[in-house]
Amino acid sequence: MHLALREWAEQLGGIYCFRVTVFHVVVVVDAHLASLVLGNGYKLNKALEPPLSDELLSMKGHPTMFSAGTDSEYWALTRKGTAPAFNPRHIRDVFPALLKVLEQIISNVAEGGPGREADLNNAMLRFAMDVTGIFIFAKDFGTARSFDDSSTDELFTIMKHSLEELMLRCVNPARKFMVWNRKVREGTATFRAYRDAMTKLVAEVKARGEPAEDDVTIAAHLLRLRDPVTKQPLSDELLAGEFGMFFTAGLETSGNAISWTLYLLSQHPEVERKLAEELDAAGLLVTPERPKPRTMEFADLANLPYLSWVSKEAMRVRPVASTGTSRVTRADMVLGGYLIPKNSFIVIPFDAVHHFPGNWPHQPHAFIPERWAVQGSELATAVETEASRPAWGTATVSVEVVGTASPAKLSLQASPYTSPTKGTAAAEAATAAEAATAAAGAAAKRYMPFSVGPRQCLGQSLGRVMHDTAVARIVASFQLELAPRMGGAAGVDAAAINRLTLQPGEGMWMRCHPRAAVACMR
Ligand code: HEM
Repeated sequence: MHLALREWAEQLGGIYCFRVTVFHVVVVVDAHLASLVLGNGYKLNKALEPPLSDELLSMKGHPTMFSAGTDSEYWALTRKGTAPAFNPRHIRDVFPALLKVLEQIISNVAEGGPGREADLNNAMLRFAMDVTGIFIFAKDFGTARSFDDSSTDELFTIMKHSLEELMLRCVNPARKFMVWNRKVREGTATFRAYRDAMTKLVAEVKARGEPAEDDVTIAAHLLRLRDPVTKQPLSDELLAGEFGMFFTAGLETSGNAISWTLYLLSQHPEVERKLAEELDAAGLLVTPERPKPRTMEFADLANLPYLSWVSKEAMRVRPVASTGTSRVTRADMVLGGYLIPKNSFIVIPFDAVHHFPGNWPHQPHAFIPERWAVQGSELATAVETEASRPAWGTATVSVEVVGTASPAKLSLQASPYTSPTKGTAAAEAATAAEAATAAAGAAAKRYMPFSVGPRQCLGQSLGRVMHDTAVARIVASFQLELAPRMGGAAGVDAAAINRLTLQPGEGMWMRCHPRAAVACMR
């Protein structure tokens, strides 16, 4: 799907549309327009995510922070109430625990001896699960202790199957009604199992008593909130929904983002070598002469510029939220001179935004960490403003989208967006609103792996620290080589699937060569 959205943008320009049954979907890829749609000016509500995520997470039909309206009291309460948990001080405090989980993983990978093949996707999901568990609930799930330990894997498996089912329901919204289908019934049961697991976690956290004043976990922040209607603490149902939401939002995204970065490094040995050199200069690289380098510190992350370029570029080339996010228009809205009527769905596919030549005129498809050496690279700069305006192409393409592991197929036909403003009173008011919003808004972003605007990722500071630390420690310990069973880059691309996040379909098997035994770098 994300590739179709990308391809269409290349053919049709920075704004185009298609129809899914009765829904009129406008796709916005142009960085300026996308920033306007997502920005603080309009504060639009999400369009497609709420019913979908609520099916998995919601208890008694109540939304979670992820699905609640941007104009709702509940969203403001939960977002503001939990944001302090992501204070860099708190992330620094959890850093030693994060390193400990990583050391466990590195030792598991190394155990098999030089060149052992390991599924780094499985390993990184386990890392993300244990770290988010500690950060959200002060609970170490211990899934990193072994890569296949059924005693720790129950929730891990439930989460995986739930997201798989959720994606199938996204491709085919009627699927949930197909109760005669055993797989659908199993999917519904998995959702229930996930909610039950979250309910159990609420009971476990509550059994610890009132959170202490210095308890900065997300769970503690949630326990301290008061329901905007009843003024009582959030009910167990609301808490379980939020626990599940934070867990889902933090785990798959982080684990898969790290996996894609490690994959890209395995495909670009010259980038891996430069990163290793930076780590070496900082005394963090394992070498035959220095088998036990100094312990990485939180402060190191601010002093490894090449690592941060690699991270940004990897999340540009393979944003895990590849199909992006969506918004619904509350009123007629003018975007790039085109009228978008009230109640339209606007989709912002991050992968397409990151590859659109109008936004990234210089080799948009290439993996070039050095492009981040220029300050402000995430902005659609003035020079590129003109180039990034929609091209208003005329081609129409039809792409068949096949839900992975599913019989569901979705045929779509996209065309350029052709609703120019007509000079009606509503259109004129909307044009004025667009101009005012553009003038007041922050500079347009062309880089948005965590989205932008009021609904941007709340946990991105933690996500980035997990990502950068894992990449640094893995590269400091091993030289990476994609295992032959992956079938090279073509095999990896063919197997990649979207289960809400873009993920390697068949794991990410790598030959991990311990640097302690590698005499010279590639
Ligand atoms: C590499 C890691 C991550 C990526 C790429 C990522 C990406 C995203 C994206 C694209 C959104 C949707 C924004 C929108 O709809 O406009 C989002 C929302 C969110 N993320 Fe993340 N995320 C990551 C890690 C995390 C972590 C570690 C947490 C917390 C433990 C987290 C918590 C959230 C929450 C709570 C929201 C909903 C915010 C709201 O609706 O107001 N994320 N994330």
